[in-house]
Amino acid sequence: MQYKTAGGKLKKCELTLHWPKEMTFAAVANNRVTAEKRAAALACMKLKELELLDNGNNPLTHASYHRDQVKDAGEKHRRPVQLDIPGNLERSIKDYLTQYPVATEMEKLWEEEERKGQQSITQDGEEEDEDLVTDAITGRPYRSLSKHEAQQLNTYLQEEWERANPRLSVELPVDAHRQRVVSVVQSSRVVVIAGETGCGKTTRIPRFLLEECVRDGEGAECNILVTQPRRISAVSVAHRVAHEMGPALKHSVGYQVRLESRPPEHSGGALLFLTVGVLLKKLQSNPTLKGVSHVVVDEVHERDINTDLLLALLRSALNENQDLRVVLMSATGDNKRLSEYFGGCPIVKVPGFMHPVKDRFLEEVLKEMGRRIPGGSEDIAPDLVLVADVIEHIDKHGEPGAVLCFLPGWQDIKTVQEKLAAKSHFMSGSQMILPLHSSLSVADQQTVFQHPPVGQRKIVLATNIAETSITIDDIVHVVDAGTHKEHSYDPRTKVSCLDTVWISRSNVTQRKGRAGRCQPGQSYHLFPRSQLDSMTPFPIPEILRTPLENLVLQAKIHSPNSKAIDFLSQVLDSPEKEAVRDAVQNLQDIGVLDKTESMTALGERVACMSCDPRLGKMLVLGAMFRCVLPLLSIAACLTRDPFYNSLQNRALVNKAKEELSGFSYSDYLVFSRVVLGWRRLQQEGDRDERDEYLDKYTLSRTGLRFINGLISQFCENLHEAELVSRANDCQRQNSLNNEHSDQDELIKGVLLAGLYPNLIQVKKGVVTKGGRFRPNSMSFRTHTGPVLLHRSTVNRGKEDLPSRWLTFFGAVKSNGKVFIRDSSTVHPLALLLLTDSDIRETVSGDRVEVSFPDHSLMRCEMSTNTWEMLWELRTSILTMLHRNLNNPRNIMTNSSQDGKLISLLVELLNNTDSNTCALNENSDSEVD
Ligand SMILES: Nc1ncnc2c1ncn2[C@@H]1O[C@H](COP(=O)(O)OP(=O)(O)OP(=O)(O)O)[C@@H](O)[C@H]1O
Repeated sequence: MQYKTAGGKLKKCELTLHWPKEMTFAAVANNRVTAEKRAAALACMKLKELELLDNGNNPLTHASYHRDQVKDAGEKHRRPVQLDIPGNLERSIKDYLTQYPVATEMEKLWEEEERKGQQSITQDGEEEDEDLVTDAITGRPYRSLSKHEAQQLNTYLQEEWERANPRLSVELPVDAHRQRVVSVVQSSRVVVIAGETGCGKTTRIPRFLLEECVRDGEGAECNILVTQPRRISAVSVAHRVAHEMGPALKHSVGYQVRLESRPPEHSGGALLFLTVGVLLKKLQSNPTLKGVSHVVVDEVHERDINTDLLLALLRSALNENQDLRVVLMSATGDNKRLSEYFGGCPIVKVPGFMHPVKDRFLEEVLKEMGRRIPGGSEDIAPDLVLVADVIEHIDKHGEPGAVLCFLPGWQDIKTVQEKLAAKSHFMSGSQMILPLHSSLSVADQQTVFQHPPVGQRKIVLATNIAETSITIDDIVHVVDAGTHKEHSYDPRTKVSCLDTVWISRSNVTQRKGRAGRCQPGQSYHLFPRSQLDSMTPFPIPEILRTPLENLVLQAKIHSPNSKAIDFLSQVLDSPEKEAVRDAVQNLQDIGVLDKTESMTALGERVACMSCDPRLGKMLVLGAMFRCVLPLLSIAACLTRDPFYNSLQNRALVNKAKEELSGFSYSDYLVFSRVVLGWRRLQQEGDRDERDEYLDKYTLSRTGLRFINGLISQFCENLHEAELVSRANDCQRQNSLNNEHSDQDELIKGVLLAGLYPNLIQVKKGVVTKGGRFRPNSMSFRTHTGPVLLHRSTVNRGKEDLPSRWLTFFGAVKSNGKVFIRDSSTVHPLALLLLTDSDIRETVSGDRVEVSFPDHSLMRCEMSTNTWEMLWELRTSILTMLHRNLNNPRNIMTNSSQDGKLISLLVELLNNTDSNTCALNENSDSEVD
């Protein structure tokens, strides 16, 4: 008996086993424990793998069968896979390696790394220098004022404000509390302002603070940042405040949102409205907010993840920067908790003002329209026909004034727009219909604030982006479908979804509050009054709905020098420590964080992807290996099932999968084919053909629509990550990013590279509970132990697989057993060439056995020459990835070197046998 051990050295340990033919296999191994310690321990390990011994090395009672029987049946699967590269491919590899020698490639990479290292050392060194800190107001390098300069600026500002003497356009409730608010902010470094809707906190309080400083002769040091949850509010509120301050002072107010910036002319006496995301970016280059006097966080009660991260960063900035003050403005919400989070800071309450707004719930709306009230429906999707009818009803019978309609998403907005356009009432052109959605440009978003020509009614169809902070001054009617899109995370499938869900009661109040700000209004809630009682009082904080791995990534982006566990223990709703530790480990396992928990080059790209980091890594690699479209489809289908899955449909779905899978042995290729077929029919097919397709494969139309949306979102993410030149390129079949999109083995290999260490070893020969040995049944094992295939995967129940390894994404636990939900066979060459696992080599003469050392899941055998060549090829591939991850723009430039390497890989995967086993009696095996 021979065993090969770690370290690449061969250790032989001869055991002469003289067991009687009838003696059980397990019992013999047990005897050996006393006879030959080390070798027997190894033998026991292997026998445990075969499920013949329990954890205490006792033979399992059911393991009574002939040694020969086991030997014959399991022989093939206990031998390493023999890899034999066809001669012509060996020559191609050698040619490639001669043209691009690995040593030179490594050297180039090394030099580049060194240069980068030098640059960052110089930058770090210079960072000590104040000049490299960015001025948070202007974006230019920060420079503190000398005493003399500050005095001059103070006097100048004082005189400027004196001359301009800005007025307040209308009286608002907060005006009466001005002095109270200002003095609390002066005496306390953090203040919570609980201001009711419409009290004027957004448009007035930042200005009061600025005005007070200027008039007190302290304007030069007064730089106020006011965060807004969305671009539309940052821009529109900045306009409003600038307008109220008048032409002479409007230059001191500005805004900055993603891709658009109009900052104040200079810092000192300045007010900048910006999105939370932009402030988080600024904190990266100016972590203590040098030069900022106040940060006003508006709508803090929305509890989006960025705001929660911002609060944690502000807490530490307050410790470092003694000149900084923080004002937290919240309409509703748990203000006491917020105050406790900042050491029990004062809470100032400001009453609001609203013109009366009349509520109507679904029952009343239908009655008013002369319709019957339908029976209860569980469907959360808004009735878009009803929405269009209600808008028509308002236009025909309602009093003058604009309509603001809240819908969950872009698709719903488009549908309602089409339905309105199809109505004869709307053909006269006496309505101005404006969509409002986060993906519109700032300029297009701002059109909703314009007044329509006399005689026209403005109808704004919006998502929840119009819900807070903004005032569209002519809104009289609000139509509320009662739902919005929300990211939720399913820890079971590790998948995060953008779902349509009911809003909370506080959202209902905010929506209604968009009418009645400048005149009395009407609110049409298109859900029954009883629904209001089942709504949650406040939205669930986003941080609690975000997958932990993504949260850790966010923490790393915003606070790269802190350990994730420390940083996340500082947030308002911190996740459990153990779970954070696991998330960090998972991110380290997939190479997104390194051993010191720093973000790797891969991590920086993956952080741009709005999906599970494993799927994100898969997409990044898909772009790099030029097969991005199938991987986009797969990532989207792993987020949302395209099949019309239900208990009754299960058999139909399985049949459809089987047919779509062909001989691919891959659920992922099924997904890719589903999406490809659907897209083709959308472009070329008619309605009947599309219906037939959905029916034939039991597919869900809404699911596929959703999947298309996800694909577009991921394309945008890849563009943000600078991996593709245009987001649309990902979806064009003939773009460079899709050069190899028809190569199934490559796609499976890239999947593995993304999902590794999600690896399953397949073995033939299973011992049943009753002690029977089933030579043709298969058993499956991951590095954490045995698993079973779920009935949802196409590989379940197969008698033979073309490879001994599968990769997987989703797993579920049921009755203590782990079930794999989706799987795909992978080529052993993909394991060797595309994963970055450590590798153990065991040489014996001119043959070498290659395996993964951390777990005994992978063993391949080949000639030493072949392995040397493959090792160099693997290094070339890893070097290419490293090079391109550091300079992603390389990927867009069609490098012929990369092109050759990827084509070579495709050839290898397509033309090398994936499951050959030498059944030569003399060859080494574990049971001899
Ligand atoms: N662009 C505008 N045009 C006309 N009136 C406006 C405008 N912006 C604000 N107002 C008036 O000022 C009032 C207060 O607006 P502001 O945005 O400051 O309130 P808020 O207290 O922050 O309320 P909310 O929390 O609901 O956003 C509005 O109700 C409206 O009457």
